[in-house]
Amino acid sequence: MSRALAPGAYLVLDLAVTEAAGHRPGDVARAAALHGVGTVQVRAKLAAPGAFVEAVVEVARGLTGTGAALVVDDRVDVALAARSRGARVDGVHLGQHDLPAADARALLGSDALIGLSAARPDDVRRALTDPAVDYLGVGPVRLTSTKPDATVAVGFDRVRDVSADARAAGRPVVAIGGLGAEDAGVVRAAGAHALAVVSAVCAHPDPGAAAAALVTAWWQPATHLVAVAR
Ligand SMILES: Cc1ncc(COP(=O)(O)OP(=O)(O)O)c(N)n1
Ligand SMILES: Cc1ncsc1CCOP(=O)(O)O
Ligand SMILES: [Mg+2]
Repeated sequence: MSRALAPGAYLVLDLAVTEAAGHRPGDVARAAALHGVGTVQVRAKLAAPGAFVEAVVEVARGLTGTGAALVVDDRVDVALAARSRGARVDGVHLGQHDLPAADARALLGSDALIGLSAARPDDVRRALTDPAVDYLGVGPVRLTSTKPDATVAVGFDRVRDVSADARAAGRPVVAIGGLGAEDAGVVRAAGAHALAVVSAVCAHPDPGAAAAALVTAWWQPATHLVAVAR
């Protein structure tokens, strides 16, 4: 059985964004986890495979003793290679064009944490009936330069609709794309289980403080919220 996805703040640690801000991936991951981020995903769209594996190993080292889960974006082979170097890697986050979740499950094991991006109705339906998928990533909620291939923003309404269907199917939803601590209340009220960010933490001069702000905002009582989505 997979480990449960932690509710609240989810960090997508993008290597390029992190390094451009002058941070070390292991330090950012550790600071975020020590401030309450429950899941760290390593994303490296431009890195060579070897550098991607090294970054995952470094992040795993940074997460030692924190209890945060570590997942790898897209690449099951990178996750397996990092494991074979002794890193604790919990799973992968797959896109619609990556290895099918069932194959990832077969390779990573029954206790692996496997996420799948799904926002379009057909993709959501497939994801929710796929027993290999533990959670859904829904986005981009807003257009963002961190995801330049996405040309349509799904918006908070979609987060709410997918979250309702996913809840009925017993799967958590992670909202992502153009989000920050100021969105935590709306994302949570829309029914999402977690809120994922890249820039809000990785590009921040103080990633630990940014992660802490995200965690605090998520768990803040929602009494001030007037309306959510519709
Ligand atoms: C939590 C989470 N949700 C969605 C995504 C996007 O994944 P994908 O569609 O594979 O796009 P890339 O991140 O690979 O550009 C994600 N990474 N994490
Ligand atoms: C990986 C990904 N998937 C959808 S949007 C996105 C990037 C989110 O980055 P940011 O939090 O900087 O907008
Ligand atoms: Mg991906």
